[in-house]
Amino acid sequence: MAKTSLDKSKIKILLLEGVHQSAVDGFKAHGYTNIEYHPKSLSEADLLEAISDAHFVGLRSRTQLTEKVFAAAHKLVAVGCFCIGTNQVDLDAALSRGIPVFNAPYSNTRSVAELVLAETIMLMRGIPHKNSRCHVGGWAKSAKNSYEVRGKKLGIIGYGSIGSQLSVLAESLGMEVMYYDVVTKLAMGNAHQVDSLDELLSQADVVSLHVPELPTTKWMITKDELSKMKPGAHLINASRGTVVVIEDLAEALKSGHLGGAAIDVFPKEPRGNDDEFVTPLRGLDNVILTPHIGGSTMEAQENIGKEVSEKLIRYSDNGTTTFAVNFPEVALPSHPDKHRLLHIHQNVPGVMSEINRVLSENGINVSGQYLQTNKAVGYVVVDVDKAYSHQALEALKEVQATIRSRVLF
Ligand SMILES: NC(=O)c1ccc[n+]([C@@H]2O[C@H](COP(=O)([O-])OP(=O)(O)OC[C@H]3O[C@@H](n4cnc5c(N)ncnc54)[C@H](O)[C@@H]3O)[C@@H](O)[C@H]2O)c1
Ligand SMILES: O=C(O)CC[C@@H](O)C(=O)O
Repeated sequence: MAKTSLDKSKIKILLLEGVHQSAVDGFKAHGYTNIEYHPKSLSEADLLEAISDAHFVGLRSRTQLTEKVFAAAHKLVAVGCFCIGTNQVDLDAALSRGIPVFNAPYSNTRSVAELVLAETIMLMRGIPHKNSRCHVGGWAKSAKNSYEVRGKKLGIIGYGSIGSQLSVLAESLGMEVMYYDVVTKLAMGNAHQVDSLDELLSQADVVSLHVPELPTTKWMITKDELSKMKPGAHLINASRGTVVVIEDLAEALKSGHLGGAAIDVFPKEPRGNDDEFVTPLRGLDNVILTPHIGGSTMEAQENIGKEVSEKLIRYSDNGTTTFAVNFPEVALPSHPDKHRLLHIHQNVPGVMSEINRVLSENGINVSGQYLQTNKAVGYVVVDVDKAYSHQALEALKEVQATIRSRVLF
């Protein structure tokens, strides 16, 4: 079992929002026993306290890791987002403190695509309304506004991992797929990219959003965009709640301009299952409301638990940062019989020559050196013979522009 500079029982792992047990099992299997587990997200005050002595934190989409939270996280070494989205984390605040952030970019892709496909069929058949009538003793047996999806147009906004997988599934049902993306993307099957959002909105029978939360996607669907959709068309949002102005959507549904909607993500979501969910869409019987569960399947959550815990453990045990979303990526071999010095510094000229000067002046024999930088930060890893002085480590910490350093024994 790999050794770290700190006794593993002293390394605190803070896991929030009920991340899957597979993550807990993964940490324990690697000797990390100090795990604080919370089934839901914490209030800011509780988060500030819990994170103040945590070395690793694992969260899902609800917990906001802001500059203020990072400032309180004095011991934090790395962050694991047990999901795809990383918009809930201030990635620059993490980077400036030398904290890599990891996620699971693909593990729940299929789950979201399947849900959206099912919702597409449900909406096109008017099932939300028919279902709600049956529940109150009604009987809405009618073919009015009920259509097969075969031959209908699906418009996908954001043709990344989820959008492109949805495209393949929808085509297998005979749908015509068009997509809009800010990047030119290779079409799957017979799908075709359109040049503008308006083109997609004006043609699609069902519009589905699959963009990340970015400054450029925030509130991208307002009453203007909704008014450009075909009368009777449907909107699906399983991306982020801030992409759609929910009040405008409620209006478009109430006015009858839109036929229906399926919404999984909301500008404000409850912290946990016991808290009240408030939205202007409540009570509209042409809307499918789901509690941000696009990626919540047993398969996806178990895989995410394994994937993200493995990334955090690898970074803790070995220093590898591959697939970090904000950090220079370094893939490292194992380091038997060597000590490994990890040095994170601001990316300014002269740091590497300073580090090498300190190593050389202290007679440290280097057996391997690995370096990557990004716009703000440099990450250098040096494998050395075990015999070296404590002063050498102190001298390394004194190198100008050092953010942090640690040793793996
Ligand atoms: N509901 C859920 O449970 C759930 C689960 C997983 C992911 N998500 C959300 O779905 C998002 C998409 O996931 P993904 O894995 O497909 O991401 P991705 O990064 O693979 O794809 C996103 C695509 O959006 C495109 N894009 C960015 N800005 C755009 C814009 N302004 N207009 C059009 N296209 C734009 C990108 O070029 C990219 O092709 C995630 O960021 C996450 O927020 C939600
Ligand atoms: O599990 C979650 O809370 C978020 C899931 C999803 O939105 C993601 O970004 O992967």
